[in-house]
Amino acid sequence: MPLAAEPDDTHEEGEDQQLLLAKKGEPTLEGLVVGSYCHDVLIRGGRVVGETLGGAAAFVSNVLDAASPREAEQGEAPFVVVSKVGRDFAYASAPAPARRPPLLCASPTTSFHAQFSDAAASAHAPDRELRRVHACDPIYPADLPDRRFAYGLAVGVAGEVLPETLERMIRLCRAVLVDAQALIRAFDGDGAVGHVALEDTPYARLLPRVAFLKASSEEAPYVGVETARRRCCVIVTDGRDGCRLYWDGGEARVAPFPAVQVDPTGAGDSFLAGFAAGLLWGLSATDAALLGNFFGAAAVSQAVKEILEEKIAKRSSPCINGTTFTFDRSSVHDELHAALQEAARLIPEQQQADPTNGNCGDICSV
Ligand SMILES: Nc1ncnc2c1ncn2[C@@H]1O[C@H](COP(=O)(O)OP(=O)(O)OP(=O)(O)O)[C@@H](O)[C@H]1O
Ligand SMILES: O[C@H]1[C@H](O)[C@@H](O)[C@H](O)[C@@H](O)[C@H]1O
Repeated sequence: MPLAAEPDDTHEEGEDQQLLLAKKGEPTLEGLVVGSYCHDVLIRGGRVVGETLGGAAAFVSNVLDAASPREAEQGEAPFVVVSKVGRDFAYASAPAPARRPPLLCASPTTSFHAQFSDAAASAHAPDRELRRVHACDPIYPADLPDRRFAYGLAVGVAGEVLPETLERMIRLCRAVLVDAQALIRAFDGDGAVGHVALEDTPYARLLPRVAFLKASSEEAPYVGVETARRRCCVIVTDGRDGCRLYWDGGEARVAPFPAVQVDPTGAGDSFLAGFAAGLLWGLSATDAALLGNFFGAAAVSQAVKEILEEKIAKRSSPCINGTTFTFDRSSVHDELHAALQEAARLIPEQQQADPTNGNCGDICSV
């Protein structure tokens, strides 16, 4: 596996034997996640259908907290998030930013409008058009804590992870995993998100010191898989088709888990975090990709959320801390129960109906 640090960099000799695996009795490995939280506005048919917390760092935090090893007594997985938002940030109390608060800036929070097409998305076509409407400050090398980390995740969404910041991550972390979207996104005058060839960016020279580079199938042509795989392991995610790993001398396909897609946002982020968590548990890269596929599928499903939105009218005031709870069946009980039962039934049914999922979550070397 390629190493993040060069031999004369910050790490001791022999430290690279098991990059992401804590030995018994040693403290849990600490991670560094770099990329900003943002505001996502979801638009369908010209109408705003949702506003949510976004930013790969938010999805990654949630998955790492759920899936990475932690010390017995500790409630949270050990990693820090370096993220920047403006004073307009609307989700400071959402779980991920509340646990790992962002740095506050004078510029507004990065914000995206995601325009979804009504046509059913094909496996390879982009299922949404993204426009960046605000950009927060970049993350500078000096914003990173001045200590060593076992692993780093560079997960920018709007060009905020500068080349010099990635270089600093590489110096601080034993292994760095990078989302290509942090490196190759370009924005036209209107904020529309496009891509540039990775080879033409200042990030290209850093690839030999990156462990894993993850790209979506849409980003893969800009990454140049054949060149990049000679420098680091490249993982190309392909939505409902799972993912492929390419390294110098081999490749493998890891089949997906079945999912009923509700919203594709965050699938790639959740995949990368699941993959990193797999490596932390000591899994092989292909088995870690299996865990990545699992979290990617879970991210797109959101079946339960959709049911709640559809079946239950939102209360005007939430009743959680100290306010009234009732223990009666609500008026929507029967409908809600039936909908949840149906969702639970859908998973194995879809697995049978879709022969391409027959080997769901399995690995084939190619
Ligand atoms: N419809 C789906 N069914 C099953 N698994 C899926 C589906 N969509 C995504 N996944 C899982 O999530 C992973 C990442 O998805 P995808 O390739 O769409 O990422 P992405 O385009 O980077 O997503 P985004 O930019 O929306 O976060 C896939 O490799 C797959 O494992
Ligand atoms: O919240 C989302 C998400 O983090 C995606 O990974 C990214 O592609 C989008 O730009 C962002 O708005």
